[in-house]
Formats: sequence, C-alpha cells, structure tokens
Amino acid sequence: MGKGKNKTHEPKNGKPQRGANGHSSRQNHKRMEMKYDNSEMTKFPVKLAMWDFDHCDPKRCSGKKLERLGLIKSLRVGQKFQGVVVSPNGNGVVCPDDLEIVEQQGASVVECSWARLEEVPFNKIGGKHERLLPYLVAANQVNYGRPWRLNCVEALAACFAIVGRMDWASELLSHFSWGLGFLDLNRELLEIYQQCTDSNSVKKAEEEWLQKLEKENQERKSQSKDEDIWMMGNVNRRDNGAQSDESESEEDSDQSELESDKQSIEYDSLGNAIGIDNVKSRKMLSEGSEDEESESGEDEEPVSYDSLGNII
Ligand SMILES: C[S@@+](CC[C@H](N)C(=O)[O-])C[C@H]1O[C@@H](n2cnc3c(N)ncnc32)[C@H](O)[C@@H]1O
Repeated sequence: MGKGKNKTHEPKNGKPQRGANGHSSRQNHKRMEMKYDNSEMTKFPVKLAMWDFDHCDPKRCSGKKLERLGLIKSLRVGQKFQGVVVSPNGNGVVCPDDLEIVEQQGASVVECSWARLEEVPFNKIGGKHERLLPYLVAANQVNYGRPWRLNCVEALAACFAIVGRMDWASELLSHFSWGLGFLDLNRELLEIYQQCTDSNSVKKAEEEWLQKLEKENQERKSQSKDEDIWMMGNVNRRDNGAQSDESESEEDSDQSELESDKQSIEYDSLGNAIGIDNVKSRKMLSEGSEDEESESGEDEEPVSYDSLGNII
C-alpha cells in the first residue's frame, strides 16, 4: 500500500498503533472528528468524506483532487460515516428517499482501485447507510462509457443527482474539465431515478432501462444484418459460403447448379443423360476449390458469421 492515511501500520513492540504524526489512532480519531467542524468544510454545503487507500495515481485520482481543493476529508480505517456511503459494498441503491440523510449528514466514497477491492477492509469502514449506485455510465477519461464504474467525484455527484440535488452534483463536477459531461451523458436516466422513491423503485427503473437497452441492441443488430444483406446480395451464394452451414445454403447451391445446368445436359452416344453426373462432378470440384479458397482466404480476408450464417 502507498503512503495514504489508510496504509497498514504494523504495531511495534505491542504498543498501540501511531500515525505519521506520532499520535495514537484514538487521538487521531478525535482529531479527525474535530476537523469536521473545521471551517475548511464550509467549502461545500454538506460533508464529503472518503477512505483513501492510495491505490491510484494521485494526478488522475478524482478523490485526491477533491481533497486538494479542500472539498472532501479523508477518513481512517475504523471510522464510520453517518451519511450515505456510496460503496461497492452497499446493499440497496441510492434513492430519492435518501435526501434527508444526504442533506443532514453528507455523502462519502471509498477511494481505491477497482482492481484491488479485495484489499479494502469493508467491515472496518462504511456506516449505516451504505449504498450501491444504479446503472449509470462513467464520463471520466479513465473509464469513459463504462457502466457502473464511476470514479469518486462521479459517484458523489450521482448520489446528489438521484436524491434531487442537481445543484450540488453540478457544483462538484464543475471542478473537472469533463465533469458536467457526466450529467449530460446520464441526463435521461437520472431524471427517471429522480422520479422514484425508495431503493426498490430505483432498482425497478434500472431493470426497465436495461431491458430497453437490450431491446435496442437487438434491433440494431438485426437492422445492421438487414443492411448487410442489401449491401452484399445473398451472402449464402458467395464462393466462400462453404463455411455458412445449414441445409438452406446447401439447398440453394444445389438448386442453382441444377438450374444453371438444365440447358447444358448432355447425352452419351446411347442417349443416356450424362449431364447429372457432370453436375455432381462439378459440384465436387467446386467443393474442393471452396475448401482451398477458404483456407487461403483466411489469411487474406477473415470472415465472420452471425448465428444465422450471414457474413457480418
Ligand atoms: C473504486 S473508486 C475509483 C476511484 C478513482 N480512482 C477516482 O479517480 O476517483 C470509486 C468509488 O466510487 C464509488 N462508486 C463508483 N461507482 C459505484 C457504484 N456503481 N456503486 C457504488 N459505489 C460506486 C465507490 O465508493 C468506489 O469505491
């Protein structure tokens, strides 16, 4: 762990743990509590706090930036927080019913790496109101476009926005060049969550949104499949169609070969039709050449197929 407040300190000679300032953790705890009443904290209308595990690059870390701006306070492991704790360890999701808690006690986050969550002693941090965030999409430069994985300032802003304090959400995000983009990106969804009441109703709204996304995704896929077909003609008749399985394509190719051979049926000297054999032998040849083509074709131009065997 790095040099943050919450790096692990080994007890020496069985004596109580002491922080970097030489005070015992109990004394530090008192100091931290007192610091909350410090005038520094008036920079933001409510308490903002974080447990900082120093996992992240300080230059890119939104929590550290809020701390440098004097907007958020670091908490020590062992300290609990009275307000809403926006945490990967939460049970319910943040909901409009949390407004009172947020307005009276503030909000906090866990500043750590998503990749190192298992190192966070969640049982020694948190509070009575630990919450997850419902589906929202990150707008920060590290995880842009990624759902659920918000950074600390986005998580705090999301909490404020959901409980209806868009003013606080904007104020906090305005310190980041990309910040207000988070509210733009999630505007419609945030408005939906704001209409909810308790945690269950937010979960329900989230579920409906995800179903809508899934439906749109399916529609987009089938639309692009249709467009492909119009652009490329019947893809099952392409030379490398050997890979497009299914009886449909085999039937098609049989049919087309028969049709094209109708006029070219030849007869031997005894009057036997020999065109059918020719069709068969040509088909076998063409199958052989398809194999060769598909082998060499792999190197030249990789082709992928969807579940219906269409080239995508
Ligand atoms: C894992 S840290 C990553 C912080 C990042 N390094 C930064 O620069 O801010 C993000 C924190 O925001 C809160 N958070 C973000 N997305 C969340 C979600 N979907 N549910 C609950 N908490 C979330 C949690 O406190 C989480 O620990």
